[in-house]
Amino acid sequence: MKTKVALTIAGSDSCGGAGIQADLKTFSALGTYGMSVITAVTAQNTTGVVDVREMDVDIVRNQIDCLFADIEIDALKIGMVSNAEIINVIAACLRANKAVNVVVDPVMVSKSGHYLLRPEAKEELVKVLFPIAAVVTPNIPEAELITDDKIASLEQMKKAARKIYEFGPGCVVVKGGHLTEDAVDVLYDGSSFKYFKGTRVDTKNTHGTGCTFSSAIAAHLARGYAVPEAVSLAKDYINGAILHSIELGHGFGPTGHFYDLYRKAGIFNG
Ligand SMILES: Nc1ncnc2c1ncn2[C@@H]1O[C@H](COP(=O)(O)OP(=O)(O)OP(=O)(O)O)[C@@H](O)[C@H]1O
Ligand SMILES: Cc1ncc(CO)c(N)n1
Repeated sequence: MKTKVALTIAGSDSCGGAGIQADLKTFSALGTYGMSVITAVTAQNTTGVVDVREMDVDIVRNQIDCLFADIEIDALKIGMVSNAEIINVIAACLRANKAVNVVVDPVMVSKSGHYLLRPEAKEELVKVLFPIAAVVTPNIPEAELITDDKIASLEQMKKAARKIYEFGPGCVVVKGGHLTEDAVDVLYDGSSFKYFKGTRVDTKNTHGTGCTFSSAIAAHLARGYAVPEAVSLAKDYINGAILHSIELGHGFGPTGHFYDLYRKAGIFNG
C-alpha cells in the first residue's frame, strides 16, 4: 500500500509536547509519513514560553514549495503561524500547489498565556486561512475571540460553530476541552451538527492537546477517511493520549503517543 504523507506547518516547541514535535509524533503513531514546515521557533518548556523567533517568509515559502515540487501530500495541518506575512505566504503557496485536506488549528495563545499569534494578525488568519481549510479546530477561547462572543455551554458552542462556518471552511470543530463538564467537541458542516464526547481526564498534563488533535485529524484524512470519521478517530486518539499523558517537568506535561496502545485498541488497521 502506498505510504500516506502528512505535513505540519507550525511552530517548533523545544520541550516536544506541542507544535511540530507533537504533530510528527502523532503522524507516526497513526501510520502516516510526517513532514514539517517550521514557521517559528519557540523556547518553551512545560511551564511556559520563554522566547519566540519567527521565520522569514522566504524560508517558509521555500519549505512549502520544495515539498510540493517533489512529494504528493495527502493532508496537512496548520498550527502556529505567528504573523500576517507568514499567513499570506502559506495561503498563496497552498493555493498555487492545490493543497487538499487542509486542517487549520487557529493557535493564538498558549495554555501558559503567551501569544503564539500576534494579536493584530487574528483577522488575517480567519480571512485568509479559513477559506482554504477542510476543517478548522478552534478551542473555546479561540472561538470566543473569532466570534467576539462568550461561550459557556453547548448551545453557545453551536452558535459559534455556525458563525465560524461563515468564514468559509468546509467544516468547523469547536473543541470543548476548556469547559468544565465532559470534553464534548461539536462538528458543524454547514447543515448539521455531530457531537464527539470524551470522558474528561482529571489531569494537568494537557500541553499540546490541540496540536495532537488537529494532526490526528490530518493523519486520518491522509489515510482516506471523510471529515466526520477523521474527527471521530482523532477524538479517540486524543482521549488515549491524554489518558497516557506524561508527568514531565514542573508545569503542564505533554500527551503520550503510543502506537501500540492505539493498535491494541483496534483503531489502527493499516
Ligand atoms: N482534560 C481533558 N480530558 C479529556 N479530553 C480533553 C481534556 N482537555 C482537552 N480535551 C480534548 O482534547 C482536544 C483538544 O482540545 P483543547 O480544547 O484542549 O485544545 P487546545 O486548547 O487547543 O490545546 P493546546 O492549545 O494546549 O494545544 C479536544 O478533543 C478536547 O475535547
Ligand atoms: C509551537 C507551539 N504551537 C502550539 C502550541 C499550543 O499548545 C504551543 N504551546 N507551542
